[in-house]
Amino acid sequence: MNWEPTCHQVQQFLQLQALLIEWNEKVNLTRLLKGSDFWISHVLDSLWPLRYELNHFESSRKIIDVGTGCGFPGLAIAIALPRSEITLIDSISRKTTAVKAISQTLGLGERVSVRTERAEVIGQSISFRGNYDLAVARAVATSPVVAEYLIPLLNAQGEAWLYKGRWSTDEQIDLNNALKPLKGKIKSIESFELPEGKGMRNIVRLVSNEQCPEKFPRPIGIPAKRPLESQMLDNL
Ligand SMILES: C[S@@+](CC[C@H](N)C(=O)[O-])C[C@H]1O[C@@H](n2cnc3c(N)ncnc32)[C@H](O)[C@@H]1O
Repeated sequence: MNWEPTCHQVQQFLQLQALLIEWNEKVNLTRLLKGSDFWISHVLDSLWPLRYELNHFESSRKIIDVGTGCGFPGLAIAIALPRSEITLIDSISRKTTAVKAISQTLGLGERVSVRTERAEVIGQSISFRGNYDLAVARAVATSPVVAEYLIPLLNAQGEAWLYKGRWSTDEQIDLNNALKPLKGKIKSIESFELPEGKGMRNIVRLVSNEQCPEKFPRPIGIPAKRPLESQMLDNL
């Protein structure tokens, strides 16, 4: 990535790996913790979309990782961008308990806050809605569902990043249909091939055209049960 982390950042990544291995024995978090599984499939996969900005002066940014699971991409971003303020949310408390303890042991407690909550609830809370420069999600749900979780969290200049493995024309059509009622649009789609045959990755960057209507995100479970792209088809 043409990025040289500081010694402190390297230490933090090494400590993150050790802590995840330790916590994984107590609560099942992720299989990918040894060697290149950790460094490529988690750390590099989390950070490659930031590769153009990692070497430049970083302005402080408010970032939220929705469905953080064992802490990716959020914890990797928190280490790589030391001026950022990051919120990590997940609905499963055993995961958030582990991620909170890990972030505190890493010395990130002042910049990283962890919440056990559903994305649908966070998106309707005045403490979170419209508050973020960057909202990210990796492997949480289909693109139309994730767009409904992330777009309401963005401020006027904010971007939502959907970390995707495969990307298809059909998924893009579904996402574009879902973005119409959310008042969002695709800003760019970028691909990257992970080394050691770990596969292609895509980042889909979204922005808002205008304020997201208050009815989104819809109540718990509805975005996944009745995704916006199928609503559009129902209305045809
Ligand atoms: C497959 S894991 C991915 C975790 C992590 N982002 C990663 O890439 O390693 C998906 C996570 O999203 C969380 N999740 C799914 N739907 C959610 C929702 N509506 N609100 C909050 N968390 C959610 C799940 O609890 C789970 O931990």
